[in-house]
Amino acid sequence: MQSSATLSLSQSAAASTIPKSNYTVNHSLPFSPSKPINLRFCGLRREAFLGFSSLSRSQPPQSKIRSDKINSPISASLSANGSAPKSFDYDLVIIGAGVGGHGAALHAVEKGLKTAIIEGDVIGGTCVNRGCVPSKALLAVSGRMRDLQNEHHMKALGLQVAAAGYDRQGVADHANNLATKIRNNLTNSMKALGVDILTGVGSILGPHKVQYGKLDSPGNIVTAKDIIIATGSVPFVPKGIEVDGKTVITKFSDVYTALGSEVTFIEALDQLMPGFDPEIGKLAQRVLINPRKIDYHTGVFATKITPAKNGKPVTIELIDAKTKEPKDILEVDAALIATGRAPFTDGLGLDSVHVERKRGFVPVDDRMRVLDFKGDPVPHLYCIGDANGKMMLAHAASAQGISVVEQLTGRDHVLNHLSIPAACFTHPEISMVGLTEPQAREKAEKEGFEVSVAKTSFKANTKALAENEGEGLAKLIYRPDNGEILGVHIFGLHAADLIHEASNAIALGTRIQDIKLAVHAHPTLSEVIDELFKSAKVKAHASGPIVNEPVAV
Ligand SMILES: Cc1cc2nc3c(=O)[nH]c(=O)nc-3n(C[C@H](O)[C@H](O)[C@H](O)COP(=O)(O)OP(=O)(O)OC[C@H]3O[C@@H](n4cnc5c(N)ncnc54)[C@H](O)[C@@H]3O)c2cc1C
Repeated sequence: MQSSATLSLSQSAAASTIPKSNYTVNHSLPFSPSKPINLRFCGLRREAFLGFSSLSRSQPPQSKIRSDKINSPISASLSANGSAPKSFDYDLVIIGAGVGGHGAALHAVEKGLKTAIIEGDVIGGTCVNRGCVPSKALLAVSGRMRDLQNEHHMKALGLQVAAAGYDRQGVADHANNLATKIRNNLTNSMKALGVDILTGVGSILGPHKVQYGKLDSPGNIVTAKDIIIATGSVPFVPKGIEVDGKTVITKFSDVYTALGSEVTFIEALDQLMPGFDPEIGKLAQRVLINPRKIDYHTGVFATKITPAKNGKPVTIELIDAKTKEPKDILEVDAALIATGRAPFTDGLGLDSVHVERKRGFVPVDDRMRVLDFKGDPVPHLYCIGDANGKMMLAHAASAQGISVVEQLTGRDHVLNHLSIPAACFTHPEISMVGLTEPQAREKAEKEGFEVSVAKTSFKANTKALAENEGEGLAKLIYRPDNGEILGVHIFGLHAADLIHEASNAIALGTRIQDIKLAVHAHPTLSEVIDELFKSAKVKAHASGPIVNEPVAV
């Protein structure tokens, strides 16, 4: 048996200590995959395996600095504040080439802006190199393992499996190869479309001016009409926790149970998955955690974690989150710190434009304009993605970048963050968009409108039943008077894909009475959403007749 402990999100109350902007990429495994760690825990023999690729920001960049592309001054054609155009090297300079910076850069060149992106590490940032992409590669593997090892599931489908095993190095290669492939795709797409990639650590020297290069000798200066900060985030590690990268790590957790580890969750709040709608969170806890014999401690803080050393296990000291009394000391093979992310904004030169960070985040308004210490927008300076803390998700970073470029090219665009979906890639998945039921009821009370809730189970869905995956619930929170969607929450097979019908509807302002007229293919999981909207009792009528034109096939 393998054991590990996961510290989850809400134990991140303390102020963060952000590492300095040092970069180096290590694509090797942080431990020997062929040697599981064997330790004793409460009289049981356990072993643990950890992590797949790691990036540490502990050394200065070694990369060669490219400055050959920046010596052709252009005349900035767009002037947001009506002032006379000046001559700049670029229309737009972006600091940070994660998903946010990349999305903004591609959109900018498509819109005709001369654009450069400064990156101190590798292209792709957290999402591509150590976040969304490798974690989903691992989840694809662990999901299949979970199915193959689930005798009831296999029997229900009439399948017999003699033995299921995995090759650790093969799994690690799958994750690393996928990250490399996506990183190359992003790099090639930027080069092909004419984004200048400037290598080095960037910081702001003053209005319209950015320097970049090696951390200790930045050297190169570029000017730009507009600047976007897209420097992302790093793992937040609470005080008292020593991360050794081997037995105490800061990576994804969900694969471990499927690949054989015993997992214990440690959570400061009273419920697991606190960000989700409480009803969905409880259901997910019942389905995901209890039958899989995952242990959890809620209402406790881990005050000290000591890595394994000299044959001794990792120790985790717990105190009661309310009384602060010592509660327990856990001994495990490995601890995974999942206490949230801290913005990566040190050394950005924000003082030069009179900006004060808030808990490390760059303050922005709803147009992603950076705010100075008085709360006024700093002209021509924007911040997107994890660094502004509005919504720390890859697609939110990219949507914010696109929104900024839309504004720079003449469209007054404000991104509706309530239309941005979020997903948790458990098995089955959890997804949500808009408000939770308690949030919706609070808003309704303040603004004086009525709230209704509709629900549909996956139990009657043909496609889900064919897959033997009938466990699941979809929940719609809405205004019965006018059919406005306030929130949609899904727990079930492919919930992360199913949420988009609702998020599009919220983004476009479509009302439930109109969605009810849409047709869904049979048999599909989308019929769960069809049924969900159809079961809502809306008093308003559809906005107009839908005319189905005959289509030649
Ligand atoms: C394990 C894990 C799984 C995740 N899974 C998902 C998921 O499934 N879906 C999802 O939506 N989100 C997921 N996320 C979150 C997602 O990765 C982030 O929200 C997203 O990467 C933020 O994008 P960004 O562009 O703001 O920053 P980042 O991706 O962090 O990119 C910032 C870039 O800026 C560079 N940089 C920083 N400072 C400087 C500087 N001064 N000069 C030059 N370059 C600099 C960095 O090197 C980096 O390349 C996950 C995160 C983790 C850790």
